[in-house]
Amino acid sequence: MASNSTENITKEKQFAKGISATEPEDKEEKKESLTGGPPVIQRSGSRPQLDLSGAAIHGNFEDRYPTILLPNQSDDISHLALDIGGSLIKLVYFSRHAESFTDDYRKNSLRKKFGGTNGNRRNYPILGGRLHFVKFETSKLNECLDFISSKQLHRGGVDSPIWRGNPSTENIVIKATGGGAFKYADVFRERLGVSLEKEDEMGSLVAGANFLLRAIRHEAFTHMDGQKEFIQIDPNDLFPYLLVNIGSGVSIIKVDGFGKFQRVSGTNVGGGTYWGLGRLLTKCKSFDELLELSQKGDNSQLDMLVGDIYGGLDYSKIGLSASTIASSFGKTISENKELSDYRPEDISLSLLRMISYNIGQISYLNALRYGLKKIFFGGFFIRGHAYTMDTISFAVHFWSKGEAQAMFLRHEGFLGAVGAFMSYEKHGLDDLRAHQLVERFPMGAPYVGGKIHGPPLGNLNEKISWMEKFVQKGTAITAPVPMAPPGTTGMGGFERPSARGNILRSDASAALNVGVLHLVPTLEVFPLLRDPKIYEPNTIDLSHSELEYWFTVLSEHLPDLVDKAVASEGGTDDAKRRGDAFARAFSAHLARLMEEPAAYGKFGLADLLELREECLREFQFGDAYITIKQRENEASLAVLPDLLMELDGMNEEDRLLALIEGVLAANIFDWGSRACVDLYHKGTIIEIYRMSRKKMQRPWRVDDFDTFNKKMLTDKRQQPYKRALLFVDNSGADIVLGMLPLARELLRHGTEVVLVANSLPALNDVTANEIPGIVAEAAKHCDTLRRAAEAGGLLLDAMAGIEDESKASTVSVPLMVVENGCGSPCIDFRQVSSELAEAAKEADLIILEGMGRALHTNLNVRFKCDALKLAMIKNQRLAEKLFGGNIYDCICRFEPAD
Ligand SMILES: Nc1ncnc2c1ncn2[C@@H]1O[C@H](COP(=O)(O)OP(=O)(O)O)[C@@H](O)[C@H]1O
Ligand SMILES: CC(C)(COP(=O)(O)O)[C@@H](O)C(=O)NCCC(=O)O
Ligand SMILES: [Mn+2]
Repeated sequence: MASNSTENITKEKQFAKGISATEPEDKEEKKESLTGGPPVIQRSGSRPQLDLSGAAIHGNFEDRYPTILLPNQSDDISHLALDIGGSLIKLVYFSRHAESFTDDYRKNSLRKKFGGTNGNRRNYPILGGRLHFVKFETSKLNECLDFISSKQLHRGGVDSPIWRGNPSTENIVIKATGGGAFKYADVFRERLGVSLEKEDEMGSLVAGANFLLRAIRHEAFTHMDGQKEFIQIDPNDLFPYLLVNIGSGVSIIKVDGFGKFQRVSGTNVGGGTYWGLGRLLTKCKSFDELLELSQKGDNSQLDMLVGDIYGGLDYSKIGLSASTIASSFGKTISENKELSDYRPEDISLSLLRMISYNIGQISYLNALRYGLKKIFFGGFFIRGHAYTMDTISFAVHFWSKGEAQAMFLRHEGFLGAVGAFMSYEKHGLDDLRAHQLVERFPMGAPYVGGKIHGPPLGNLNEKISWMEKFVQKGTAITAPVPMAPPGTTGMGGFERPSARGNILRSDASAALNVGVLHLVPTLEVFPLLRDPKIYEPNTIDLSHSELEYWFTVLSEHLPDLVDKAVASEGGTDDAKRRGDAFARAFSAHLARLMEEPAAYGKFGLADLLELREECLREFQFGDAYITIKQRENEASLAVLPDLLMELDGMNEEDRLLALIEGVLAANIFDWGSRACVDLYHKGTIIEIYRMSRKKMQRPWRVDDFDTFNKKMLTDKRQQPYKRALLFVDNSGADIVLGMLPLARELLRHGTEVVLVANSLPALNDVTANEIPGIVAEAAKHCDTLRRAAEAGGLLLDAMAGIEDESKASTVSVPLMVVENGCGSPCIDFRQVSSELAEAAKEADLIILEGMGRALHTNLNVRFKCDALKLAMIKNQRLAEKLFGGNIYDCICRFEPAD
């Protein structure tokens, strides 16, 4: 490894840092690549398509965040859109990386092999970056202007490569919708020097809803009796639908297609009514306070129920139970009481119930009027509040006798702002598909005790300081969650919400139930999925009993992970601070999910494992296991020649078995498994590897080796496979002693081999840009690997200095490496890199290795070609649950294409 490995680490760290930030401000230095230092390899997924010719550092090279000037970038795309409503201002803004365009040898040679397509069909480029969602109260317009100004959003963001070249705000036009686009146009001109270009409000709501419903997976959900269920919308079967936007007032819009809609109705009894009347009647100081009060309320103190009129009886003849509300607030007329005699809690609940139910009912009548079955509700009145959604759903369900369905949107109040954003034609965002959008949940704003503390957190240091402040105070940090579900009764009646004493969490900026949307235009659906429409990566449904177990596993693993992460960055005070903040942040996410499993949309184990990696990246840990990975690579490479010699002494059939056994045995090196980490205290890497091999006993828990063997060896004259994609897992023994020798065997059979590895580090997984270094070392001991690696463009000058006759011999089938587009121990085949999608086109064998990729995800997924799934199960519970087996059992599942 020697010389190569050092360079790899440097590269790797830079690589990870380059994309580690989840806020635009957190971006890392780019200077080395621009000043001729080692290339910074970027995740291809977020490669922007700016004109970088003539790019140069603008400012001081010593700056931590040097500005980059792009003289030839003429694009004047704005990055901000606004919806200025009667109650709230909604902002959608875009941030992007000004990444370097340096490239590496591996990518260049791949491009030659597979061509340079990335699947974009547009005649103008769309940019990779992030969409953020933020809101302010309209009465606090100044705060909003300060926020825009501090982040320079009107000029494309503080880090924008464009605006620093042209500091004037003249001619900057920002798309805006809502009445405030008219009312406050002058204020924006005076304060920011920008003009607002007005977009029609209804058109924006519809454009936003159409985009979100088609592009975001699990955007829509139902909410009945406290149960949230995500709905998979078929993008080709969306229209017609009824859109009900509950803002200050309510708009009811019939939507028939893109740009085809009609505002068919509305009501002036809306969100403003609840908040306005509630404020007068209860003296609450904020909307959230009013909503929170309702949780402890009992509406029967003010509402006249059927039972009040019928002497406690149901009016069953027309289907009304005694608890049905006959007249909202009706009870107050027969009592000789003053306003002050009523509890604010009860008033708030009666009001909330009255308004929600009324809107649900009017919506249903309009759906009936136009024969529509789907009703989507948006607007910030809903505020992810369980009781509100249940009441609306109940009204729709009750009056339609179950024929119509109320659905809610996760980006509820941002429809108009998203629509206005979409109207910047040059973004081309309306063309984005679900697989090009990745949602992340960074620690975006400081919350504690359910209250927002200050504006969304800007940079890493602010985030860490905030975490520290509350760590010192010993205050529990939990990200915000919607409230507990209410209790409902049948037949049109509602009981008061089950008051579990939960506080209403703050919905500070974006973090109520939406995250930051990463736009990754180069991601694609894996073309070899047999049925992409029904693809579900997660094997186990986390929403039930499994949830608690996995949360415990991950919480218990946290101290060890923090140790490794801090050590990976030299154990400095800065690393310790970040490590601590990482642990707090990840625990806060876990706590939030424990309280509300659907808080981040549909969430499986793969998402949970990825969230952990994202959190590390958020606190700028580029590669927590780098030292371990290196040490294990070196130890394994040292014994590789002996292993290869041993294998070469065997006959073909024994060798194939030994190779598969070797892959399974070496998969024991998994620093994400508690049991394995405990094991590592008991011996050296090589000792553990030997022990693991010795314990291999067939039949394995799932053992399809014989079928695979038959397919490989039956016809000796024929090449069994043309191209195999090997999805590799861990560093060290796993790749060096397991997957590489298997790759070598396939190459000997004339099969082209593509090693598919992570784009970003995750646990001790090997990454795509680490592999060429490893292969180069291995190739020193093996001609097959050397020639194949050279043919695949992995070795820069493999032939140089090699004197044997093989130099002149025939060209080998190639060994290639592609990145998978992921930074997780699992893989979601709906979102893979374009280079993997391209490589897959000619593949007829897939080998998925490891627990993350072959068991937690994809175990039950079928492919269009033959698939071999290989893993050692390093978790007792999983072994029992999936296979009725035990920890360290092995899985060798072969699934022929037909
Ligand atoms: N923090 C908040 N402050 C004020 N109103 C809020 C808040 N959160 C939710 N709401 C509710 O959302 C409504 C505004 O919804 P929104 O969709 O933003 O409409 P608009 O565009 O009319 O401002 C308010 O009338 C109120 O009922
Ligand atoms: C994160 C992992 C999926 C990685 O496994 P791999 O894909 O490397 O085989 C696995 O280590 C895991 O599920 N760990 C948590 C369970 C445990 O500690 O037992
Ligand atoms: Mn792994």
